[in-house]
Amino acid sequence: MPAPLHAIDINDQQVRAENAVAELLSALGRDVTSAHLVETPRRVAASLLEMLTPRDFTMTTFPNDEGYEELVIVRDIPFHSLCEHHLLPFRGVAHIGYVPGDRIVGLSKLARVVELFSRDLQVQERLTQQISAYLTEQLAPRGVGVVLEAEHLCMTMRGAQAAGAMTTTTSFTGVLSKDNPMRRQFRLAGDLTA
Ligand SMILES: Nc1nc2c(ncn2[C@@H]2O[C@H](COP(=O)(O)OP(=O)(O)OP(=O)(O)O)[C@@H](O)[C@H]2O)c(=O)[nH]1
Ligand SMILES: [Zn+2]
Repeated sequence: MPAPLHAIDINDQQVRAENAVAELLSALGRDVTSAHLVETPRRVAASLLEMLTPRDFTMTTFPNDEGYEELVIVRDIPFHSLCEHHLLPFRGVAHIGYVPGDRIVGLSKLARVVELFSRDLQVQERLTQQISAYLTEQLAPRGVGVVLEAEHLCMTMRGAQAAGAMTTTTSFTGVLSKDNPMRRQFRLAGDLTA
């Protein structure tokens, strides 16, 4: 029986990435046949593929039978991603809030949506907007708030070497997009300055 197409793709990507990592190490003057490095191309390729492949999930929602009209906030969702400029990690926490419409979402799905878009080559601004747009599309909520706080290793470990610098990005839509009481509630509950 032939292997599924997806399996062939992953295998092909792994092999090509391994070869490229071996070439990279060689270009950096390293001996890829040494006992310590001989398995490194395989490990690096597998790590990158793992970090760039989101896990599948079902976006479970429930009817908002009780007519809940207030904010739902999940804060301090840890995430990590890879910056598309340097292929170095940026990592931090996401705070997600929404005001339900006709459906409420399984809370864990908010963390899974963060992962869905963070396992990619990203910039923090796009990641923030993608999370916000996806929740808006999936839940048709009255409003969405997304705040991401992250350290970019490309900025703290190298280059500017701005140790401790944190970047905050936000997306507010619907009833959270204006400076109304719910927006203030989101900021207070999340202990946010954004
Ligand atoms: N807006 C935005 N910029 C990012 C993000 N991640 C990394 N960067 C920036 O992308 C920029 C790339 O700029 P370049 O000048 O081409 O890169 P570089 O020569 O390595 O610059 P330095 O990092 O300043 O040494 C840098 O300023 C990074 O800090 C992000 O998520 N959003
Ligand atoms: Zn970077």
